[in-house]
Amino acid sequence: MFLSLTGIDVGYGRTSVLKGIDLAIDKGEFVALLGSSGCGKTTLLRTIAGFVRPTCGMVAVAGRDVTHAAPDKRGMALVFQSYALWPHMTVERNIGYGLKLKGLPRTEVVRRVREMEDLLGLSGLSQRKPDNLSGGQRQRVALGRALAVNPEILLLDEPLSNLDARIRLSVRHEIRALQQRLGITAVHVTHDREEAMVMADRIVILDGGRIVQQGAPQEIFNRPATAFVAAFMGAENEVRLTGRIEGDDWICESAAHCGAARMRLGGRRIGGGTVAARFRAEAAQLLAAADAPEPADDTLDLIGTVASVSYPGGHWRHAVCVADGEVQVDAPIALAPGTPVRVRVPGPAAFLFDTAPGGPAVSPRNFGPATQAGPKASGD
Ligand SMILES: Nc1ncnc2c1ncn2[C@@H]1O[C@H](COP(=O)(O)OP(=O)(O)OP(=O)(O)O)[C@@H](O)[C@H]1O
Repeated sequence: MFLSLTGIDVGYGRTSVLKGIDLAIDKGEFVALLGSSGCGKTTLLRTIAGFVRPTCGMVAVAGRDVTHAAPDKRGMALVFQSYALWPHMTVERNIGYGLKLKGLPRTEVVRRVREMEDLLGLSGLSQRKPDNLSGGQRQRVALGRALAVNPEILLLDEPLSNLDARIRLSVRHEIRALQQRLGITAVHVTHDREEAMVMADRIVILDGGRIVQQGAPQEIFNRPATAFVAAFMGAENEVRLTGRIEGDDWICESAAHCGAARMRLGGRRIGGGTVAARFRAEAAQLLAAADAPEPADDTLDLIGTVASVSYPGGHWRHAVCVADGEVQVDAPIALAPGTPVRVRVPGPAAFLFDTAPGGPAVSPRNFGPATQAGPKASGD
C-alpha cells in the first residue's frame, strides 16, 4: 500500500471528529472521500497532509511513518476550494512559487513552469494576474502550482465547488486525465456524488467520523451497505415493509400498501420483521392499478395513489402516496393525480435494511439541506 492510515482518531478539543479510520490507498489510485457536511472529510484530508495531528494512529507513505512529519516533508500537495493564489503575482510566479521556495535554480523554475502551463492549457496567460483570469483558469493555476513540485500525492479539497456547472464538468475531466497521465495518487474531498462517481477509482463514504463503506463507484451505487449509504447515493425513497426469511428468499407480506412478493436475498443481510426498502425514483416502474399485470418474480409491488406530477425533463416525476408516506417515481407518461397505481421495484434495485420496529424512518433530512443532486450535493 502506498498511502496508509491506521487507527486514526482526531479530535478538536473534547470533540471527537474522526474515529478509528483505517484506509489503504494504492499508488496511482484516485480516491474520493464522500459524505455529508461535517462528517470529517476535510479533517481527514488535513490529517493526511499533516496540518492536523491525530490523537492516535499512523499515517504512512511508501512504508515510511509520516505521522509526525511536517507537511512539506510528506511529498504531498494540497489544492483548496478557494484557489489561494497570490493576487499580486502573475500566473508564472504563482506556479513557480513552491519551486522557488525549494531553492531551485531560476532556469529550472522557468522550465518547470512552462511545462505546467503547457500541460494545463495556460500558455499565453503567463503574465496575467489571478484577478484577470476566469474561475476555471485560476483553479488550473492552483493545480499547476501544486503539481510543479512533483508531489507523489495530490490532495484535493473540493477544488471544483467554486466553479460554475459547465466549467466544473470540464475541469473534472482535466484533473482526472492529468492524474492518470502522471500516475499521481490522489485523494479528493467532495460532497458531490456524481463528481465522486465519475472521477474516482474508489469512493470512501464517511458518516459521523467513521468510514461506513468503500468500494468502486458502481459497487457503492448498486450495493449500498447501509440505509445511510443508499440514501446518500440517491435511493431517497423509503417504505417500511414486513416480511420473513424462507431459505434464500425474503417473503414480503401483503399489506394495504404492498402486494405479497418473494425476493431473492442475494447476499442481503436482513432478518424477519420490519425492513426499510429504499429505491431510486428512476429504478421503479409506475403502472395504473387498473391495467397492471401480475408483478414479475423478485419484484416489490407497492400500492399507492398519485399525489402530484411534474416534468423535470426527459420523464414525468410522480409523487405517489404509499401508506402514510410519499415516494417519487419517474415514468415516460404522466398519470393524473388521484390515479390508483402500482409501483414495481425490481429486486436488484430494491435495497433492504433491517430496522427497529416503529423506529424513525431514515429521511433525506438527516443529511442536511436537500439539493438537486442528492442529500448533500455540490454547489451548496
Ligand atoms: N478547527 C476546528 N476546531 C473545532 N472544530 C472543528 C475544526 N475544524 C472542523 N471542526 C469540526 O469538525 C467536524 C468535521 O469538520 P470537517 O471540516 O472535517 O467536515 P467536512 O466533512 O469536511 O464538512 P464540509 O463538507 O462541510 O466541509 C465538524 O463538526 C466541524 O465543525
